[in-house]
This record gives sequence, C-alpha cells and structure tokens, in this order.
Amino acid sequence: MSSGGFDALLLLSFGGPEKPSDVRPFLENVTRGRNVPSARLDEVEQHYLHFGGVSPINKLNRQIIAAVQKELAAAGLDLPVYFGNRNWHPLAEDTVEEMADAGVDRALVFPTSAWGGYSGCRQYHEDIARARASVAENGNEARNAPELVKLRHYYDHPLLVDAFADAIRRARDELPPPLRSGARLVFTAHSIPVAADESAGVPSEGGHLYSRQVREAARLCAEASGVDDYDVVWQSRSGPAHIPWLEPDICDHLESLSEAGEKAVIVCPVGFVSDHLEVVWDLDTEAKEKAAELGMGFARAATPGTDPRFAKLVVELVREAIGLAVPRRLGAEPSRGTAVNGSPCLPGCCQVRRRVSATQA
Ligand SMILES: CC1=C(CCC(=O)O)c2cc3nc(cc4[nH]c(cc5[nH]c(cc1n2)c(C)c5CCC(=O)O)c(CCC(=O)O)c4C)C(CCC(=O)O)=C3C
Ligand SMILES: [Fe+2]
Repeated sequence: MSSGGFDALLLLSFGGPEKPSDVRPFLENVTRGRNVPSARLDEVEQHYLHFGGVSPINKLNRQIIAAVQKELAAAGLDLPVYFGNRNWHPLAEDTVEEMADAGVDRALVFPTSAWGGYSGCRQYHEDIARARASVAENGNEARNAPELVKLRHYYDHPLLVDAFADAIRRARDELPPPLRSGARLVFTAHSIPVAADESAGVPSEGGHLYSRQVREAARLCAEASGVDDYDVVWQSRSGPAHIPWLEPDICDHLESLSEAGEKAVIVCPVGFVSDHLEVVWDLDTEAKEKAAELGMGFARAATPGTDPRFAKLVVELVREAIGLAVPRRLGAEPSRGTAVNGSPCLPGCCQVRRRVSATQA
C-alpha cells in the first residue's frame, strides 16, 4: 500500500460548526490568542446561526475528498484520503492519530488554502506540527507519528484558473442580458492585517506574498475569461478597527463603483476554494444586498471546489510530489508551502509578530 514512497493523503482544512451548539466553541478555537473583539465574535456567531449553526465547509470538503478518491484510483494511485481540520472536528490531531494507528508512515498533505501567508500557509504547518506532537504525547512506544509533507501553493495552477474563468463566464450569463457586457469584474479574497501581509513570504523578497499571489491569480483568471479591466478587493475583515487590514472592502467598493456609474458587477471569490460561510454570508447575503440597495446587477462566480477540475488539480499536485508530473504554473509570483513535518518553508517565512496581550504578559 504505497505510491511513490507515500501511503496516504491528508486533506487539511479550516473546519466549521455542524450544529448550533458547535458555533461558539468553534469561534473560540479560531480566535484563541488573537486580538478579535468579542463584539465581532457575537456578530459572526449570528452569521452561522442564520444558517442553522451549520457551516457548509465540512460537507464540501467531504465532497472534494470523494472526488479526489475517484481521481486517485483512475490515476492508479493507491492512497487512502484522510480529513483533518485546524479548528473543528474532525480535528487534525485526531486524524493524524488515526493515521498512525492505521500504520501510515508517510503522507502528503493537501491544504484547502491555495495561498502563502500566515493564515493560509504557515498556520497549516503549525497544525501539522501540533498534530504530530499530539500523537507522540498520547502514543504508546510502538506508534510513531507519520511523516507529513505539505503540498505547494496552487494559486496559479491552470486547472484552478480555468475553473474560475468558466465560473466568471457562467456568472456573466446569469445577469439580465442588457447588463452582461458592461458588468464590472471584481475579485475578492479574505482580508488579513496589513502587518501580516507585509510579513508574508521571505523578508528578503519584500513580503506581501499573499496579496501578490491574490493579484496574480486575479490577473490570470481575468485573462482566461477574456476580461482586461477588473478590480481586486477584500472581504471578511475582523480585528479591532484601529488595526489596518487590506482594503478596500467589497461593500465599500460596490459604493464606489455605483458612484462611478457602474450598473452591474460579477464578483469572483478568487481567495476561496469553496462556498463556505464567508462566501454565502459576506458575498451572497451582505454584498448582494448592498448591490440591490445601490440598484446594481449582481452575479457571484462559483467557487472551484465542486468543479471536476479541482479533484484533478489535487491529484496532479500529488503526482508532482512523487515525481510523476512536472509542475504546471502560470503565475510569476513564487509558489512555496512545501515542507516536512510542519517546519516553515524557509527561515522567517510568513512569521507574524504577534502582540502579547495584557493577560498573557
Ligand atoms: C487568509 C484567510 C483565509 C483563506 C485561507 C484558508 O482557507 O485557510 C481564511 C479562511 C477561512 N476563515 C474562516 C472562518 C473564520 N476566520 C476568522 C478570522 C480570520 N481569518 C483570517 C484569514 C483567513 N481566513 C484572519 C487573519 C482572521 C483573524 C483572526 C486570526 O488571526 O486568525 C474567524 C473568526 C471570526 C471573524 O473574525 O470573522 C472565522 C470564523 C473559514 C471557515 C468558514 C466556514 O466556517 O465556512 C475559512 C475557510
Ligand atoms: Fe478566516
């Protein structure tokens, strides 16, 4: 039971609540040690409760896993696929323990974030290290934590770009015919603190790896969908108001576009792999309402997770890692993120200087 020296694949994701009573403990896991005001948590709790306390993310990840299992089998790769999360069940710690029990010695890790940066990359390395350490702490002597090799950033993979480009075309066709050709294309990704973006990537390369990759992905998706003028904006900021985050926010941007006379938008959530809460609340609910208020046409491009090309992309990254495929990349920004057992990609890569709060000091 081994393919190219690996005996399993772990899909590592963010996790989300699956019932109302999960919501608060989930949010506490996400924001532990972070500077997120409790008023923001109350607000986000309501967003989850609006959907019955269920985030779509786990179900969507299970669908991705089912599609990946089929693609792996079709490629002749004998790799069972495991599912683990940073913030909610199934937690990475428990899954890696299960992998150890099943005798997995060496596994590849596919992260559901395509990006560099602390939240999108380095924190997944930390999850890997924490999960392995927990097996070592709980384990009997005979059982070792598997070696875990994380796959690279795929923000510029042609299969991802093609999936988004088709989604943009389909979204344009959803608008009323008179609005289609003039609709403004707006890409959006999760905002992060400006300081986190500055320290994303290796310092010697000037940082900003996250926003550079987002802008590059937007450029590639726009080009592939035949659009030469578009915007890149941000969404879902949290944290105290006095700390700067990447801007403009999508809703503020809709106002600017309306003032400039734009009549319709196509919003492409390029920063997200699937329709999780930031997409169904912040875009499909809030931004959509804002567009309606402004009298603008609004269409949201689909996320790529459920596109058959996404499972093919996962398998191509696996084949790349075991030397069966050459890397396919369209972008000019680096693609990093590969490392063993949760060590950072490079020294100082995506290192966030976190402010110690009064209670911790
Ligand atoms: C870059 C990035 C990605 C993309 C890369 C990736 O995919 O990993 C991402 C994904 C996600 N973020 C998610 C949910 C949340 N993110 C939060 C808070 C934060 N996100 C941040 C960044 C990112 N987040 C940051 C800098 C914070 C501030 C606190 C901190 O420094 O960590 C909070 C706390 C409340 C709030 O403030 O909103 C929640 C609930 C979900 C699950 C959604 C669902 O349940 O369907 C997903 C996929
Ligand atoms: Fe987030």
